[in-house]
Amino acid sequence: MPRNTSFTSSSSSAPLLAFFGGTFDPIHYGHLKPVASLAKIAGFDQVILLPNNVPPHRPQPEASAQQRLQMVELAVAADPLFSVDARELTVDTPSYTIETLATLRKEHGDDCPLAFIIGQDSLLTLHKWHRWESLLDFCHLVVMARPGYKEHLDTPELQKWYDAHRVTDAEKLKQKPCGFIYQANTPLLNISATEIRERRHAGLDCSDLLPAAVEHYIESQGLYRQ
Ligand SMILES: Nc1ncnc2c1ncn2[C@@H]1O[C@H](COP(=O)(O)OP(=O)(O)OP(=O)(O)O)[C@@H](O)[C@H]1O
Ligand SMILES: O=C(O)c1ccc[n+]([C@@H]2O[C@H](COP(=O)([O-])O)[C@@H](O)[C@H]2O)c1
Repeated sequence: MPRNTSFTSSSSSAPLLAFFGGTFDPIHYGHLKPVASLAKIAGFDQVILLPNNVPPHRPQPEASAQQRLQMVELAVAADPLFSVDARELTVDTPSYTIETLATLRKEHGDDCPLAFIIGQDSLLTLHKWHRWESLLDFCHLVVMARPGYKEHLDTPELQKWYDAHRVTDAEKLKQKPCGFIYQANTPLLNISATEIRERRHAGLDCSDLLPAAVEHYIESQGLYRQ
């Protein structure tokens, strides 16, 4: 477990790696655009996309793990900010974030600041995640705004935990390896993978909602048809 202590001023420019987990069935602009803006706000050096294999709290995705991986890779191929980590796809048990974070922490060492990105909808149900109260032992949590999801946390336990760890200055994320929650004012994009799948099922166009390379792949694989 990382030491969770402050860096000295000489190390205040420690690189900040951010991991963004998702089912990505499919990946869309509602993922990509807020995260690109977040990277500027929070000073992320790299954003690593982590497609899951077996999402813990939802039905199995429509696209296969390999198809979702391909779509994620196509979506970010031309943008050096992003890379893709397929480790969760090699495991057949539920993709619990705490377990992935534990392996990432081991690889990056105790002192390296690591962030895990989630949308506001994920924050609202975070208390249902496996060992949720230990997540901040491994990373910072960075929360993106998402239209249609309230800010208020209904669960007192989650609210208390959130209040105890929240920081409003993104600079703090580089000053400790883990332990903070930062809520970012990212652009609001009312896009969901559910909407894309539904539009495809109905034979409707989705070109405004996701990158062209991903749309072409969906078409070529015959994904999200009736
Ligand atoms: N439009 C959006 N704005 C901000 N965050 C988002 C948006 N869409 C997804 N996210 C966040 O991205 C992460 C991965 O989301 P996911 O792959 O489940 O996409 P989704 O669009 O929510 O999918 P689905 O509609 O199938 O539930 C989650 O933490 C989620 O909160
Ligand atoms: O660890 C958990 O219990 C857990 C519960 C729900 C979701 N997650 C992770 O949160 C990320 C977003 O999940 P989803 O279902 O919105 O795509 C993804 O990386 C999931 O593996 C993790």
